[in-house]
Amino acid sequence: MALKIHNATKQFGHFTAVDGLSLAIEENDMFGFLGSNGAGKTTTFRMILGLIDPTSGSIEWDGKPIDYSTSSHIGYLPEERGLYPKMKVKDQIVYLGRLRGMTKHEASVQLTRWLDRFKVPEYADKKVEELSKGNQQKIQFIASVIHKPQLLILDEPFSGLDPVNVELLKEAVHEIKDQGSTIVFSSHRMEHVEELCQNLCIMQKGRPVVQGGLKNIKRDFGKKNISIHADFDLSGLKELDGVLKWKQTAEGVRLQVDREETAEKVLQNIYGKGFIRKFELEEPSLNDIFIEKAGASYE
Ligand SMILES: Nc1ncnc2c1ncn2[C@@H]1O[C@H](COP(=O)(O)OP(=O)(O)OP(=O)(O)O)[C@@H](O)[C@H]1O
Repeated sequence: MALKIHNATKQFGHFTAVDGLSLAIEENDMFGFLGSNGAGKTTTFRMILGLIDPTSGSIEWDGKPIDYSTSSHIGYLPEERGLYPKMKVKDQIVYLGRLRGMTKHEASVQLTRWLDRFKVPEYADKKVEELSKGNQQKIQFIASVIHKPQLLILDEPFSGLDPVNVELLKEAVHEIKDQGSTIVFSSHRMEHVEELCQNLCIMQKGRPVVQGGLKNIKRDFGKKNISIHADFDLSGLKELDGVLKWKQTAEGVRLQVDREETAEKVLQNIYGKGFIRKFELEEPSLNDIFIEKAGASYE
């Protein structure tokens, strides 16, 4: 069951938030939907969910337009978290599960499983407002997956979580994928996207500026990084043809070069000048690509 977006545009008055977006997300993919602030990610998610209509274009899930009758197959973790603060976790999740077609018993069993999984079984009887922001986020995540959705949309799922909880959530997302769901998520943390996604799209001002498989995107970018640790001055490399960026690091320098062959020139240039502890040619990071294509850094 694939998600297909055909030439979707969303205008708010005269402002175009999403501009002719076409995307095909295959069944069981873990797809990264990236872009700088205001690029149109949440607007796209809201269109996918049928919360707002595209001004033009269409969105299909499993070959059909998405409407509320199919929404029980969809899970959504919104960027603006929306749990009822005064309600107990148990009551809230069971209520949301029932809205999505589960029995009370099924929803309770799933809630217990998830709370155990997140190592917080005692939260069932707590009010949401009694939990920290990060722990509320775990509950919100449970709310979005309790009914085992076929399509799961996660808007910034890792924001506000400590590294231990980020790992717990990543494992949970993997498990949901392994059970067959299709997952689309946005994140400003490029390293999470690199770790989790095979396919992605980078949006800028409502338009996709990069899309495809992560490996191909890196290969097509062309530029490479070189990490050098050495005991002598490497500042002369700034002037070498083909060296695009030069950055001092704790143990040496990191260069961005225009292509692989330039790495050879760099090595020839420093060979014999002193002790080289490390010389490594690296793929560009997704952050490098993001900065160049979307014009901003999240590091
Ligand atoms: N209901 C609305 N009315 C008017 N403008 C809107 C509305 N919703 C979104 N926008 C505008 O559309 C643009 C895209 O917003 P959107 O929330 O989709 O961005 P985003 O990529 O999710 O950004 P962020 O990373 O900051 O969450 C923004 O300029 C935003 O101000």
